[in-house]
Amino acid sequence: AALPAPDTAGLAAVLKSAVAQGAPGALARVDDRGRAHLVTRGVADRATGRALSTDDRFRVGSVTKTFSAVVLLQLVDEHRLVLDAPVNRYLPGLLPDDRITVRHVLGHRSGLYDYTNDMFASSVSGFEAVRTKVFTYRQLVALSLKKPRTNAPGAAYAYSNTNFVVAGLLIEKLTGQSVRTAYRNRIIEPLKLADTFYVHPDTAIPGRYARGYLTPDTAGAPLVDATAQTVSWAQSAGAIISSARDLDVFYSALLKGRLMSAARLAEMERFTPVNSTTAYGLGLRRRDLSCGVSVYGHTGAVQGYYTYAFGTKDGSRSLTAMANTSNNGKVLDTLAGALESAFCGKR
Ligand SMILES: CC1(C)S[C@@H]2[C@H](NC(=O)CCCC[C@H](NC(=O)C[NH3+])C(=O)[O-])C(=O)N2[C@H]1C(=O)[O-]
Repeated sequence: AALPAPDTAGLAAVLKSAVAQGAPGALARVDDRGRAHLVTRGVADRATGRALSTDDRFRVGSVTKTFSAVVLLQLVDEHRLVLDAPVNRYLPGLLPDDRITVRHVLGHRSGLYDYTNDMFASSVSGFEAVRTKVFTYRQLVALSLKKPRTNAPGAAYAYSNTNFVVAGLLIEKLTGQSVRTAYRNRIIEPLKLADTFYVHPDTAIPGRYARGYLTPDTAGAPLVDATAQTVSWAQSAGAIISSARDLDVFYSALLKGRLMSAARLAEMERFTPVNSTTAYGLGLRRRDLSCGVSVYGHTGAVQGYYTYAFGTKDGSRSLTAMANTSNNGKVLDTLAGALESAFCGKR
């Protein structure tokens, strides 16, 4: 059944609320069978007052996880990786349990502890301690292995950045290239994503971008400009830079089956329930909306930026929404309303 038209007035209301709740700016871009609907609110830069534009680049956080999953699923198509093989077959001795498979890692069912729980327990000081740091993947895995696993391999869903750091190690081992090269050769160049970059460990965002502002834990404390950071604490789990247009193109192409075989896309879309309205596949979230439409994509939370990037199953409509703040649960929840406006239309 055809979707109702995107509710651009509803999108504007969502962005207005997000700004009222503390985001300096917010944007939404709906790509509906090639027709773009653009809505913005507030500023890209608090110092200059420059208005936020849907052309501005930004850090996408865990939307990066879908890019990493795409590369690994392409390697499965190329018979260079087996999803149900132990990670240790490809990276001997990396993990303390040979039962942890590649599929467990991509579906957040490995039980590997998420080291960011400790790293960012105190939001601003935790961020300041790592914002210029450069970690190796193995240093991050070692941080995780200091803590007990959260579950037996495959026994439960437990979101963990560690899983997609392991994904980065797998990409580099199996392709013999950096993740930067793998993203560029396999996704960015084929889809002509002109605003999408992996610049780790560089701290600058290329070209024109929105500045990102971290909300402190202490109510009323001033926002912290978090724009410049290595994002080395995340890398293949969260360090991609992109734009609303490029993420709309990426998820539409993925969901239209342009990035991997139909069999592999079906594997990516085998979902484990997370709660009553969301489920997780392989580097891909499914969100079930109030109007009965399910959308597929990923969310992102990196210091200074919240992102929602989702599309319909057939890829005919995609939405990217972004607010340039983080550590603000009200804004994160409000921004989810953009999905309802984009895919369910006027209420
Ligand atoms: C599950 C999420 C929301 S969190 C996960 C990942 N981001 C992180 O793990 C970073 C967490 C610290 C970010 C920081 N928060 C704190 O410091 C809190 N003390 C802030 O808000 O700037 C990402 O991105 N994912 C989102 C996802 O996948 O949707």
